[in-house]
Amino acid sequence: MSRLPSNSLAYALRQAARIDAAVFAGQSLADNLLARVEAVARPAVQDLVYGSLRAYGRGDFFLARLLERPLAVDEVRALLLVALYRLETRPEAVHTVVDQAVSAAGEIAHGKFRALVNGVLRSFLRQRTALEAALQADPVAPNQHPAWWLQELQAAWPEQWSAIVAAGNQAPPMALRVNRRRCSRADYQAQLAAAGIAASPLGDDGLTLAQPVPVDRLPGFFDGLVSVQDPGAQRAAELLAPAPGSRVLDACAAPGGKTAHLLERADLDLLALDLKPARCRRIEDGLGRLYLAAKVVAADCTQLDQWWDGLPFDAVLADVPCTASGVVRRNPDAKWLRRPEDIASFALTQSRILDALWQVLRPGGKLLYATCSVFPRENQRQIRGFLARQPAAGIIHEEQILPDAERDGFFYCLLEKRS
Ligand SMILES: C[S@@+](CC[C@H](N)C(=O)[O-])C[C@H]1O[C@@H](n2cnc3c(N)ncnc32)[C@H](O)[C@@H]1O
Repeated sequence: MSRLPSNSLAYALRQAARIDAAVFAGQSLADNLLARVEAVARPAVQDLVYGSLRAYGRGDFFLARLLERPLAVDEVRALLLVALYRLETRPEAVHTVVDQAVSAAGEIAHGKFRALVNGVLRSFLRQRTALEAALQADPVAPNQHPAWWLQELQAAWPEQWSAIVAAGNQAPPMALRVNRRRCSRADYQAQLAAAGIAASPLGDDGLTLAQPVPVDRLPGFFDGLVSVQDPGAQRAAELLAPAPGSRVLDACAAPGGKTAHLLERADLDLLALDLKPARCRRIEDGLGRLYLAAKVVAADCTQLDQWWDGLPFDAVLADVPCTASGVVRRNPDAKWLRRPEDIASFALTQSRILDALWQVLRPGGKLLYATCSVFPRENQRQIRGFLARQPAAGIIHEEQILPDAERDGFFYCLLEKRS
């Protein structure tokens, strides 16, 4: 329990430090670490957490020069990272930020680090110009990604890597998918305009907002008119496009964004699988909000005997687990938690999933392989390996979306099973 007022900057800094420290101890932001934050402070804490994790490479560089020795308490280090992020991005009222950070430090380790927090942040303000110049001269720190990650990007995308990194360091755009069963996109855009929310169309069903807004400000959100989904993710349903009445498998479905989009576009006999029961409940909740229906089963899609009735599918979506290297701006913890060997480990899992799902596809059927990664070992090279193992597989369409101002990074390969 914090004794700081929940509407104070000190409270937001304190909570953000707690969450960043949990991430550095190995927890994922997907574990709902914001749940314990008072509702009034959640937007501010979210901004501090996501911003400081996106900018961790900068903060780490500054602390290496500002601290005489490593800090014994992780939450104090996290508090300094969060406060540095705030000082760099909102340079007004810097002394208030320092004072509030010192108040936050009063709640950590019996307040023993208040003087240190005060001293480090004031040193930063005094040396800021020199520190920022040194950072710009560093080969890694200004990119705000781990060195091994940058090497992967540079090898794969020698022309585009710095644009990929720049996109990953931005706050993401907020995009919507209009539920075409309940509302046309033009009508929904008009409803947004009436609510003072500017948006522009993208893809078949998408609208990108000029500014992010909380979902409870979106007209008809709780009545299923619209969902939050990146336009890059919306490509899955556009590409697989199963015909009405098809028997469709969404094999790695949770939380269900692509399942719902497939069902919004056509009446389907759809089976949605996911490994984790708790995540399956999120699929069901989403479908309920959107007035859609599918059979949802918690199962490992590679264990066919657990869930397959032996009837082949007309279309399969394999939205496989991956490094998420195309969506680092939405999951800024991932780039610091991942290790280089994770790429090979994901690639192995992905190849097992592909091989298993190929067996449940009917001859002439289509399988869409999807990742939100930009690493070729999970994408183009994965598919080359698969084609070598499965001579009956042919590519109908392949696309790599690199993250930019409009879309997150995704890879899609639409495969056909030749009869
Ligand atoms: C990229 S996410 C899917 C996102 C989802 N398609 C959407 O659009 O909302 C990958 C999902 O695969 C699930 N998963 C991982 N291994 C699996 C397996 N062997 N069988 C079924 N699901 C699996 C994970 O639990 C995770 O929810």
